Amino acid sequence: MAVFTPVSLDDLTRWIPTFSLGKALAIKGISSGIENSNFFITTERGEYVLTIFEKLSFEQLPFYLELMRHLAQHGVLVPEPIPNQEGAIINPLHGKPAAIVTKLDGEWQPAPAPIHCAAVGAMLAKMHVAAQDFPIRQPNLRGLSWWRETTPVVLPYLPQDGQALLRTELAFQENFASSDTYRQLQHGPVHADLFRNNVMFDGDRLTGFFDFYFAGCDTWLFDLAVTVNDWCIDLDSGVLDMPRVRAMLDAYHAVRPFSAAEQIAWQPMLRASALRFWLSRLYDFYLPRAAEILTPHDPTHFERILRQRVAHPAPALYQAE
Ligand SMILES: Nc1ncnc2c1ncn2[C@@H]1O[C@H](COP(=O)(O)OP(=O)(O)OP(=O)(O)O)[C@@H](O)[C@H]1O
Ligand SMILES: N[C@@H](CCO)C(=O)O
Repeated sequence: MAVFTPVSLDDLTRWIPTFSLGKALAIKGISSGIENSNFFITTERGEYVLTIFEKLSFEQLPFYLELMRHLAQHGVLVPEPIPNQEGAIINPLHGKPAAIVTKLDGEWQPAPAPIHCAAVGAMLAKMHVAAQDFPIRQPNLRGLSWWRETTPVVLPYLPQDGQALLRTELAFQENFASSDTYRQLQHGPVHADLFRNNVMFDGDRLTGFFDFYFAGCDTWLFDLAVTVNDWCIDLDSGVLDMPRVRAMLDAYHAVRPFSAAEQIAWQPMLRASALRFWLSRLYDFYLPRAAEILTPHDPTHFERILRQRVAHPAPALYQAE
C-alpha cells in the first residue's frame, strides 16, 4: 500500500496526449515507495515511471527534476524527465505535481560485491563533476541546521549513553564544520541518499541512480560517506568491508581525484553521514507522521555505525604518492 493518489488507465489516457509518447497501454502502481505515488506506465513509445508528488510542491520540484535532466544530458545514468509538448517536465495530475521519467532496467542490488561498489563509485564521481555547473542551488535540507533542530527533539527518547553519544557527536560536527579543512572541501549538488535501494543494476551493469528527492548542495565527500556507509559494510555489525571500500574509493578517485583536505576530512565525514541517518531514523521512529511511515527503519543500525566510525580510524581515501 503506497499509492496514495490512484491513477486509472482512463485517467492516463486522458492525460498522456499532452506528451509525445503515443497512446497509453497500461499502468501499474508500485507498492514500495513511501514518499510519493509511483506507477510503471507503458505507452506506444515504451515503458516509463510516472510519479505523483504527495508532499513536494511545484516550487520545490524544479531543483530535483532539472538536476536529473541536467545529469542525464551529461551522460550520468539517471531517469530522464520527459517534457510535454510545451517543454514542461512538471505537470499537474489530479491536482498534484506529477512527472514522467524514463524507466531504468534491472533491479536494486541487495548484496553488493566489489564490482558493484566500483561501478557506483565511478558513476558517483562522474555525477559530482557533471553537476558542478547546474545552475539551481538548494542546500541539503538534512544538513547541519537540521541536525541541530532535531537533536533536542529526539534526545528525551534515548537512554543516557545514547544521549551522551548524540550530544558529543553534534558538538564534534559543529566544530568540524567550522574548520579550515571543511572549508576546503569541494561541494555542489549531491544525491545524499544513495543507498543500495536507490541504484539499479542489470546483472553487474549499473543502469542508473534514482530517488533524488533528498538531493541538495553539500560536500562531495559527504555524499561518498553516505554511500560507503551503506554499500561497503557488514549490515549486522556496521563494520566496513575493506574489499568493497577499496573498490568504491579507487573507482571514484580514478574519475575525480581526492584532495589532501578530503583525506583529512574522511573520518569526520563518515561520522557525519552516520549521524544524519541516525537522527532521521530516530525522528521517524519516535515521532512518526500520521500513517506515513509504514515500517520505520531501525535507528540503532546507524547508532552502531556511528560508534564504529568513532572508534576506528577511517581507511585512507587514497595512497599519497
Ligand atoms: N526511474 C525508475 N526506473 C525503474 N524503477 C523505478 C524508477 N523510479 C522508481 N522506480 C521503482 O519504484 C520504487 C519506488 O521509487 P522511489 O524509491 O523513488 O519512491 P519513494 O516514494 O521516494 O520511496 P522511498 O522514499 O521509500 O525510497 C523503487 O524501489 C523502484 O523499484
Ligand atoms: N535511506 C534512508 C531512507 C530515506 O530514503 C534510510 O535508510 O534511513
